[in-house]
Formats: sequence, C-alpha cells, structure tokens
Amino acid sequence: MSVEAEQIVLPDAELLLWRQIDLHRPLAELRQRLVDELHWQQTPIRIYGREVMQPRLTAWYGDADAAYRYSGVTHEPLPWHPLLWDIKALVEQYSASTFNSVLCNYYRSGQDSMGWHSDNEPELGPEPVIASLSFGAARRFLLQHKKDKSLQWQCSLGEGDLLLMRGATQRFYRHSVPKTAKTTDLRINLTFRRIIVQ
Ligand SMILES: O=C(O)CCC(=O)C(=O)O
Ligand SMILES: [Fe+2]
Repeated sequence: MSVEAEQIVLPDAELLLWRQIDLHRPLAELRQRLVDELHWQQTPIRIYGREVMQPRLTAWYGDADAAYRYSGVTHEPLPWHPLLWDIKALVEQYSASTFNSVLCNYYRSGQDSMGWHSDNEPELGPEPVIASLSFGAARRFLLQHKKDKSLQWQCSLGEGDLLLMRGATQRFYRHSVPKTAKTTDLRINLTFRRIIVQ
C-alpha cells in the first residue's frame, strides 16, 4: 500500500491510477485462479431491440441484494467467491471506498473487447465510484468526453494495475477496450462497484 497513485488531470473527470498493486500473492497465481474458479459465461445483451452475444465472458458477484440492470438484462449476483472477497478488501484500501458487487470480464484474446459505454446505470447513483483491476495481457483503455470529443485519454492497463474512476467521470465520459491484433493472450478485468440498494 505504499505506492502513490498517479492522478490523471482531465476536465469533468476524476481518475486515479496505481501500477502493479500489492495483492499479497503472485499476480500470475491469482489470474489463474480467477480463470479456473469463476463462473464465466458468454451472455447476450440487447442493442436496439436485438440480442447479440457480448464479445467477452463475464461473471457477476456481489451481496445478495445488489441486483443490477445492464444493457436490458437483470443480473442477479452470485454469492462472493472468497478470492474476490479478499481482493475486494485490498482494492477498498487503495480506493478509500467500499463496494458491494463486482463485474468480472474475461477477454479471451485481443479479439475480445468492450464497446464504448458509461457505467451510469441509475443503480450506481449520481457519482459512481468504479475500481477496475486488471490481470493478464496489457490492453488499451480509452476514455472520451461525450460532448467535446477532442477531450480524450488513454492508457495501457497491465497486470496488477488499478484504475479508479469517480466523481463526474461516468456522467461526462465514455470508455472502451478496443480489439487489438497485438496480443492473443487472455486478460481479466474486475470492476468493483457499489449498487445503491433501495
Ligand atoms: O476491461 C476494462 O478495462 C473495462 C471494463 C469496463 O469498462 C466495465 O466492466 O464496465
Ligand atoms: Fe465500464
């Protein structure tokens, strides 16, 4: 916990980035366990009324009352996996925030991706705090302002990197993880969130 966060200076956004955080175990071992032990599925989402498969695998874990609507589908969280519970506790220390759910993404290769979106569902409240932790292949993460498209930021997220998005970031910006021909290796990303329970 001694590493300093890099503060990304961007209008209408609040972003903090820690490189290679200390998770108390070798990152490669954690990555392998996440691959082997989480309940990965390829689920369809609804885009303009049509069902399409997501270009990655996902798994959703959290407190029993933290249900979540996302791209037209309600996700009932699986009960916390002990490994995710332990990682959550460490991520909470870095972020100085608490989370009650995590969306896990499994990019099987550079051909899997995440399209442009904001994590701005009503369940996340007006200023969502999202802590994104990466494992495996480094991938490019892009951020673009919704109104002024010239406001952009990008970084490479590698194994052990933790990106915290908070404040007005989701209101004003979209983000994505584009496909790439540069890697065929897998990547896991965990996005810890707080669902506001009614
Ligand atoms: O994989 C990433 O780095 C981003 C994941 C993401 O944006 C999300 O789960 O909402
Ligand atoms: Fe996101």
